[in-house]
Amino acid sequence: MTHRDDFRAYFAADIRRAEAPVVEAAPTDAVMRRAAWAVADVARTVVRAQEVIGDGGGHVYGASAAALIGAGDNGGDGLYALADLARSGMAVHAVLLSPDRAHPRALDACRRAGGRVHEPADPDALEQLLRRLRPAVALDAIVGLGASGPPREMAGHAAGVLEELGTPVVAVDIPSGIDPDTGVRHPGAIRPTATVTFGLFRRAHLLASTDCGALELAEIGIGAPAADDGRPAEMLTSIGTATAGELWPVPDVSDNKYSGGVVAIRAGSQRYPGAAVLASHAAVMSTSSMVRYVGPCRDQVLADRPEIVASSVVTNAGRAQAWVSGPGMGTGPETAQELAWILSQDVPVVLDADALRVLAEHPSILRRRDAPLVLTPHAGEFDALAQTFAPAQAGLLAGDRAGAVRGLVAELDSRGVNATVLLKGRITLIDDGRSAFAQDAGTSWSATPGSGDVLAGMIGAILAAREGPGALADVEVPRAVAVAQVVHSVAARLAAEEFGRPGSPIGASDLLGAIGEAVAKVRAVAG
Ligand SMILES: NC(=O)C1=CN([C@@H]2O[C@H](COP(=O)(O)OP(=O)(O)OC[C@H]3O[C@@H](n4cnc5c(N)ncnc54)[C@H](O)[C@@H]3O)[C@@H](O)[C@H]2O)[C@H](O)CC1
Repeated sequence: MTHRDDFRAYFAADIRRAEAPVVEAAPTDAVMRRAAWAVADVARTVVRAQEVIGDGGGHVYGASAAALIGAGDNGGDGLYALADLARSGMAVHAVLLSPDRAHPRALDACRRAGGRVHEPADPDALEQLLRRLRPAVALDAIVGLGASGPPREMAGHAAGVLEELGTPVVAVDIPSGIDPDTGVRHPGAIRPTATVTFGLFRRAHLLASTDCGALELAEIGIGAPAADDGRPAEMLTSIGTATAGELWPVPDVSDNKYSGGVVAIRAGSQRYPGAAVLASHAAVMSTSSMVRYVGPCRDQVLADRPEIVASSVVTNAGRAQAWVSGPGMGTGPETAQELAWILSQDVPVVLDADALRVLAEHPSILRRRDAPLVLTPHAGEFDALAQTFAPAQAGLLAGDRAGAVRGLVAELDSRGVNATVLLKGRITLIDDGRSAFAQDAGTSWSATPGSGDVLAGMIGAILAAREGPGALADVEVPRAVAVAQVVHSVAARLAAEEFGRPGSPIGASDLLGAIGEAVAKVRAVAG
């Protein structure tokens, strides 16, 4: 999801610590009722949005709602939400999956509001009930913050039935079957039309944003978690377009072609000259400063952008405030020597694509370094790096991606390397062991060959700018990298949805061509 403002998400334990005093200080169930009202409000909106044959919009009055009710307070939210919907004139049905553990006061409120209560004995009875009810909207109030593992017993069966019926589902807090802290999607997880959460985003809302449908954060009086025994609550951030616009470097009266930070890009080979063009061109489009290209693709790079300064070997490329290496450069024996030299420079270095393979095969070229090292692997490259540097993290990307990235960073840190890892995907993870970001591209248009070459060039230009006096100067490396990723995603969306033939696939060159518009757009959002 592309959002204007920054989102911050927390671990379930920290959220519970933040909620507890508020819940205790409030009248019984008052906070839960606030949450429930927000759920009911979104459910009403979902019903109204439904086309009803003959008269245009869905009608709340007389429509039916069913809620799958679990064993804890998440179920309590759902039952109080049903009571609210009943007061709107809906026919409401509470389907208790753990009858003996349903929230008693909320169940009583649902009954007193006219709700019908069902206790299906087994999955077949549940399926028959849902088919008979065919509700206009269903609430997933099975499990939220207390979830562990896949939906149990009948809960897992319900997801399939509701999908088959085409029933829009509003998930309470977190879709059942999605792990609150890792965002791992378990088999049988509910696929909601919308998710309503309360007070603070859970990590799952960022790590599994594509599994939550339309995400709504309801204010219920919960503030950010306080430090626990002096340890600040760990935050997972998703920066918005406004932050990207505020931090994007643009020249001012004191600038010249060097002052904004020069980036040098070692990319391309006889076999892959295009990667050199894409990465170098992307850097040119990202800031006003000089871009140096190093490699065998001088002719192609200068034919594309003659303003680039080209050299053939890294050792005489000239001064740079940041280096990028890897796109299309190949993995021949000479590349390890080039990388060793680049890594010896006391400036930020971005390694992408082939450079990551070379690093995984020649770990000895990576020595202690204080200057930032940004690694930008896709899943396969991540596993190759993990095999070499952090075997315990290899193969974990099918599960806790954020945990695997943090594990690799920790291993590199233990070797004295100031590393930031950007793990590519629809949801890009960026982590340096101190700050972590999860950035949903909002669309999948950028999943096209060369898109990573463009991103590497953009990140390199941003890190070079960060070495100068501008807005990025004291910004933590993962946040600066996230800024580049946001603009890369906006450029992909613009190219695919607003230029040319809206809604049609793009190539990396189209994304490249939209960087300028994307920078202008995020700067306009920032105001
Ligand atoms: N109390 C308040 O004022 C507020 C509550 N909020 C809501 O409360 C839940 C958290 O409630 P809690 O009882 O701690 O946990 P859950 O209801 O999520 O889980 C309870 C229960 O579910 C069972 N369970 C665990 N894993 C699974 C699974 N995979 N499948 C099925 N069932 C599972 C297990 O027995 C658990 O004990 C929170 O999400 C909010 O919805 C609000 O925060 C507002 C304030």
